[in-house]
Amino acid sequence: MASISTFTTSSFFSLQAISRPKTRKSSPDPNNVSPKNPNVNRNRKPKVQKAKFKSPLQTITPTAGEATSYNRLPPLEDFAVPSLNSGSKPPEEVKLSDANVVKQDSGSESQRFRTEDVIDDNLRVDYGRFEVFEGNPHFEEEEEEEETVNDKSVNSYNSDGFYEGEELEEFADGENVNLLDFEGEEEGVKEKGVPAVMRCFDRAKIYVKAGDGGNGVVAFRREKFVPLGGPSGGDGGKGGNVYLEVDGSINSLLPFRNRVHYRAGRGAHGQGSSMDGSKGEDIVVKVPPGTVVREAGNEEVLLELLSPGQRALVLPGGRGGRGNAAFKCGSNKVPRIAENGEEGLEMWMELELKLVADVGIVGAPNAGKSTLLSVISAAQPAIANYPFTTLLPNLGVVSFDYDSTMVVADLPGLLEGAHRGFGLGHEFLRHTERCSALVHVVDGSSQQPEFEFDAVRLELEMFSPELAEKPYVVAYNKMDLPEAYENWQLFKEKLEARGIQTFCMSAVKREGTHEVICAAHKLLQESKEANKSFEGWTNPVDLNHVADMVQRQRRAPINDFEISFDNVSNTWQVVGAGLQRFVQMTNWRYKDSDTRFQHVLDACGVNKSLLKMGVKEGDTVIVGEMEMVWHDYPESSGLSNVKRKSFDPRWPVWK
Ligand SMILES: Nc1nc2c(ncn2[C@@H]2O[C@H](COP(=O)(O)OP(=O)(O)OP(=O)(O)O)[C@@H](O)[C@H]2O)c(=O)[nH]1
Ligand SMILES: [Mg+2]
Repeated sequence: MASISTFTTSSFFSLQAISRPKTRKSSPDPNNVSPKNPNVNRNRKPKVQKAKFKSPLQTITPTAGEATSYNRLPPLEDFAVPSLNSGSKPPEEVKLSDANVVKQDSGSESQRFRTEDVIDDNLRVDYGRFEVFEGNPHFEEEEEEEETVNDKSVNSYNSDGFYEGEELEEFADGENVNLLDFEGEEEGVKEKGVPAVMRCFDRAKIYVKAGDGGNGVVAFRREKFVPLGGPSGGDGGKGGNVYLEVDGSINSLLPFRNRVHYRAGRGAHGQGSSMDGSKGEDIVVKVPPGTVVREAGNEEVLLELLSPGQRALVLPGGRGGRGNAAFKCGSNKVPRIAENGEEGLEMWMELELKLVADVGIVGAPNAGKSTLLSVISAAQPAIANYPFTTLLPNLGVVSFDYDSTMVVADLPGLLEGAHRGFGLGHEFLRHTERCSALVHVVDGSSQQPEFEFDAVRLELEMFSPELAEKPYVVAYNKMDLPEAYENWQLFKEKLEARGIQTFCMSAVKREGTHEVICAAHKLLQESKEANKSFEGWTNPVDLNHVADMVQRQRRAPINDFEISFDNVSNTWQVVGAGLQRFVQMTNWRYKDSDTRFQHVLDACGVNKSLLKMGVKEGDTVIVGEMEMVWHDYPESSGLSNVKRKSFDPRWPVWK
C-alpha cells in the first residue's frame, strides 16, 4: 500500500457548498439589486438575530379573507309561515323585484368579486365562457429566489419578531400566486381553470423551513490566576420549530397568496466562557379550521387540522453544534474542534381547505341555493338572477330551539362536466366531502327539473362515489312561479317512485323551507347516531407525528449507508442520512474535525466496505456532500485512507 497525497484537480463540490450547501443564490447583477424592486439591495447586510430577548414564539397572524360568513341565529318566527308541503293552495305569482330577499352586502368579498365581474360583461350573460377560459394547467414550481447571505443572516426578523417584508416584496405583485390548478381526470380532457378573481382560496402551496442550529465555538478560558483554564467554547442554540395552528378567525387560505415562505429563526452561535447560544424563534403558521396538509407532490395526507386551537409541530429545528468544551475528554484535554449547527429541514406543503359544515346545499346555477341559506340562517350571501352569483362557498348557522345548531354551506352552482373542471363546481365539490347530508335545490321553473337534478347527481357521483352516497333531500324550489307549480306533481311522483324524499318550497317567500331544513337536520342526527359507535374507538390524534417521522429519518444511525460505484468516473458514492448529517455538521476550520471525520469513517465501516468492494488508489469517494480521494496505506501505519479535496483557503486540508 502507498502514501498520502493531496488531490489537486477541481472538485465537484466547493467546500462552501459543503458547509452550507443550501445558502442563498446570489443575483447575477454585480450590484445585486432586485430586478423587481430596484431599491432592494439583495446584498444588504443582514440583521443579526436578537433572539435572546424575544419571546420564543413568532406568531404569524395573516389577515383573514371573507370567503364565508358565520352568522347569528335566525328568529324562530321565520318558520311560522304555513307549509307548502301540507297545503294545496295554488300560489300567486310574485314579481322578483318584490321579493323579500336579502340584498348582498356592499362590503363583502362576494360584492368585490361581483364588481370585478361587471368589468367583463360577457361573464354575466354567458357562463359557457367559463369552459373556454383556460388556466395555466401546469403549476409552475417556484424557484426559490434567494440571496447570498452568510450563516448569521438567515434570520431576517425585525425586533418585534416578525419577518421583514422580503417575501411580500416578491409576491405582492400577484405573479407568484401560489394556487394550485386542478387536474383533469381523463386523459385528453384539457384541464380547465377559472379566472383568478373567481377562485376560492382553498388551496395553497407554502414553503416552510425549520431554523438551523447555531454553531458551536472553540474557546479557551484565559483568566488571571487560572492557568490552563481549559476549553470553554459554548454550544450553538437549537433552531426554531415550525408549527401549524388552527385559527378559528381565518376562513380561507387567502393569506397565503401574499406570503409563501415561512422560515423559523436559527439558533444563536455558542460563545466563549461556556456560553450556549439561545434557541431560534419558532414560527407559527395560522391556518383555518378544516385544513388538510400534504407534502407537495405527495398524495398522502400528513395532517388534518379541524378544531380551533389545535397545534401541530411540523418541522423541528436543527440541533445546535457542540462547542469545544463538549469534546474535552481524558485523551484530549485541549480539543480544537467544534460542530456546525444542524441544518433545519425544509418542505413545500400543499394546504387544502375543506369546509367543516354539517349540511351542503348543492344544485344547478340559479336554482335558489343562496336564497335558501339566507332564509334559514342569518347569512347574507349574494343573490341575483343569473348563474354563478355565488363564487365562493357561504356558511350559515341554523338553530333549532336554541339548543341544537347545524352549519349549512351554500356552494356555487354545478354544471354538467363540473367533475372535470367545467364551471366552478369542481373547485368546491371537495367542500361537500365533510358534510353529513346534502340538500339538492332544483329550480322548478326550469324546462326539465328532473334532468337538472339527475345531471347534478351524476356530477357528484363522477367526482366522488362517497359523496354520492351521502344522505340527501330534494328541495323543489320556486313554487310561487306557475310553471314550477304545474310541474311539481309530476316531478314528485317520478322521484318518489325512485325512493327519493322530495319537498317543495318557495325560498323567496320563505314557504316550505322549514320542512326542508328539518328533514336535513333529521338526516344529520341519524348520521351522527350511526357514527357514534365509531367515535369511541378513535384514538386521540397525535398532531406531532410529522415531526416525529422527520426526526426518525434524521436520526438514522451513522453506520446505515449504501455504496454505489460509477466505473466511468471511478467514483464511489457513500449515501446515508446519518453520514450526510455528520458531514454537514463537521466544521472543517478545525484540524481536529478532520481527524475525527477520518476516525468516524473507519469506525462506522465505510473504509472496510470500500476495500471489500475493490476501491483502488486515486478513486474518488463521495460521502454525503464531501468529495475525497482514496489512498492505499498499510493498516498498521495509522494513516487514513481517504483525504479530502480542498481548494478553498478557509477550509485547508490538514496534513
Ligand atoms: N320566484 C322565485 N325566485 C326565486 C326563488 N328562490 C330564488 N329565486 C331567485 O332565483 C335567482 C337565483 O337565486 P340564487 O339564490 O342566487 O340562486 P343560486 O342557486 O344561489 O345561484 P348561483 O349562486 O348562481 O348558483 C334570484 O333572482 C332569486 O331571487 C323562489 O322561491 N321563487
Ligand atoms: Mg348562490
